[in-house]
Amino acid sequence: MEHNPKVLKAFSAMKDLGIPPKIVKPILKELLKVYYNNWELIEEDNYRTLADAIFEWGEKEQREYKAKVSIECDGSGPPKKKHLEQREAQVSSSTDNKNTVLDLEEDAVPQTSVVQKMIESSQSCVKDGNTEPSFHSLPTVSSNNGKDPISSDLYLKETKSSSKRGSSALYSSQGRDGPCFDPMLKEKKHKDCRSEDFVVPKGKQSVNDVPHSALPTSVVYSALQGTGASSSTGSRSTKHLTSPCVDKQNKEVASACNYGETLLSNFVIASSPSGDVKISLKCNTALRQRNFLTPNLETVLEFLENKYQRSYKIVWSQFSVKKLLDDLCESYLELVYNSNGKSLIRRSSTGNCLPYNTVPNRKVLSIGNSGKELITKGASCSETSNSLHLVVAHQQPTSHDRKRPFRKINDITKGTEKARASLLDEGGNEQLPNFVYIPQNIVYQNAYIHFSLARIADDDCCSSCLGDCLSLPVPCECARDTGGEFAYTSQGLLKEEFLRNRISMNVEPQKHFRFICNDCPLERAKNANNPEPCKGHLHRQFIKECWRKCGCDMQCGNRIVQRGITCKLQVFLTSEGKGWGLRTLQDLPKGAFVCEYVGEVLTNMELYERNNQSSGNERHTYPVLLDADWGSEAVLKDEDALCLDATFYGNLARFINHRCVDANLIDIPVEVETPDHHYYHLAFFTKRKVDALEELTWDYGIDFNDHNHPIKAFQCCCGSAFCQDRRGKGTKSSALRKPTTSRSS
Ligand SMILES: C[S@@+](CC[C@H](N)C(=O)[O-])C[C@H]1O[C@@H](n2cnc3c(N)ncnc32)[C@H](O)[C@@H]1O
Repeated sequence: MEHNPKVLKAFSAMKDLGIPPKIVKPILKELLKVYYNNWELIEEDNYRTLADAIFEWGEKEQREYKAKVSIECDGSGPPKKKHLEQREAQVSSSTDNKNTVLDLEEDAVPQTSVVQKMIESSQSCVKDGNTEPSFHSLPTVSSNNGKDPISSDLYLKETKSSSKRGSSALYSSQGRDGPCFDPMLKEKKHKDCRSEDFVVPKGKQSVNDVPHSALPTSVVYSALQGTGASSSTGSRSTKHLTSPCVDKQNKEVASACNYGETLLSNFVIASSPSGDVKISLKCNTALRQRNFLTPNLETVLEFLENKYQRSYKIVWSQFSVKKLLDDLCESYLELVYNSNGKSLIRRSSTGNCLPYNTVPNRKVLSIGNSGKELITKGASCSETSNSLHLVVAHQQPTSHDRKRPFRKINDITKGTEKARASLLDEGGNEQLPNFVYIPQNIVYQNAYIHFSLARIADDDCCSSCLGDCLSLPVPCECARDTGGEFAYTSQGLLKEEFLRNRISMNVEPQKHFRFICNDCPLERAKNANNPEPCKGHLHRQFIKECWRKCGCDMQCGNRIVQRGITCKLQVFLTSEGKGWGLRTLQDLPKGAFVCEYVGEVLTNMELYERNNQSSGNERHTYPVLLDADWGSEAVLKDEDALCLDATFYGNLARFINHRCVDANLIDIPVEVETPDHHYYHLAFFTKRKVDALEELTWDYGIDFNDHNHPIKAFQCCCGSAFCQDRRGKGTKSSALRKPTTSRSS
């Protein structure tokens, strides 16, 4: 076969990637069979198909091996010898194929030897108590001619210690028998790399069996086949990950030789002091290929989703690799913060989770949570290095680190919501909010709320529906209040028109109907003997959701708010002096439900009394009036004029700060349990697409000029170009409008 120039070229291309002919040969044969000897398809894209096939083969080998090892560990599997024989037979059967298109001569090293060595070295890991074989322990054919597997006790120690987490983080020392083969590292020697300033969590590194003195000052932090969270337990606890530099002078510097020639990809995960979590993907196949085209990450994610859906029979339509990566980052951070109760690692106000993609041009491409655009983050290693590895370097915490006792609560909802929501105080100095988390409204005392099936008329529910009402050809009774059409799209978003109408109420309230009470409960509460005239209440359109009397199921598309919070939110300390705020940790599309404003249900009278009794020192949460439908009754009784106060009992919405006019959330009244609109839910939806880490804001509708209001308006620091609060701000222009006043007394 050496005489076939096409074969030689293919070998040479693969060799550039560090893949020896003996690995390439059987796969090439198979490919030629599959493609009916059509070389064009194989040569295309600089032998991309071939490289991919080899890559898949590597994965498959590993999967099969894992399955076999786990059987053996059970004691139910065949003895090791037999296992080896089986593997050998497998390999030779593929190469002995009589239909091979090529006449491939055998190499000096039998084909099985690479696989065999891989198995042997992996088995030595098993002997050592680790059930995870790893490509780390592959033979390093280029460096030692395939004779000695690189897997050493150093590897074994490492893999053993990390086995609990199922990861195979690895380091190796340059001072050992020689560097593992890594085509990329060859070019990195003696190069000075800029620090990436990334850190791994304390107490998570998998080199804890090694005494600190024996630890390299820099350790490649990489993870394969597992969670990848690993860190050093050295006496110094902050580890900064830097790009890999192999320094011949310094025997303690580690290299990223965590794979042999058959391992073609690798990923690294680390977090930075700024709280970024970075997943670096290193695609070996891509290296040094002139024609290498960076695939669009969205395409890769989609491809992976399809693959997983097929391979693992994932039927859940919303399965998303991106979410999985987000979750990986989140979990990683969570473990960082949890390690030993506190961490020296901080997460900045811009803390985020970004999957990174490393490409050979030394640019690190990052993809935002939207998964839609690739942003060049800049070169992060020396000019000659081909890939970015992150290296853990032991470093003393700086005085700056020590001054900042980072604080994080993992779930401020105390497990009451489907989606956990963290609280983050980077400075660790702020007083924690003093309130009781409740996921649903609760009556304080006098408010009259009465839910009963008898109150729900037949045309207020859809008892004959089944499944999802949104899939009906003709909308059911529950769409009646919204003009015979559901307010939600089949993607679970608020319909554009509904949203537009509601937004316009805030921006141009004068264009919308305002109901004037004859005897306004609000004014009555302020001054029962001599109430002022009603200032008017905007009549707002309701969303009506299906409920208990309806025949549809809980997954019905007309049940969004009642399913509760599903997006990842975080309470954080704002930098503008607004106190705590709420932000999203994921991209949210326009019209997405975020959360409900939950609090105590009070009558206006009760709220007024409460405010009068307050010391004035409380940080008020701006109670909201449930006045969206007050116009439907001539005179409203006190116990029917309700509001929500989240100061003492509330949910995440109590942290949403005010922003004048161009806030990203809008509040919408939602009928769920009762058609009686004295009581309803107030739900927040996004007015536009909101990016991960953006603060969520809501226009409270404050009249900053109303000096008689019982709650003194705060000095607004919303930063909006349309800020209404001109007190003490000179002549700053603003798009003035009258407030829509959902804020209560
Ligand atoms: C509903 S709470 C929001 C959460 C609050 N920041 C906290 O720390 O609990 C409303 C209070 O937040 C503060 N706040 C909200 N929006 C603000 C803004 N735009 N400028 C200044 N302070 C604001 C005010 O103290 C207000 O009384």
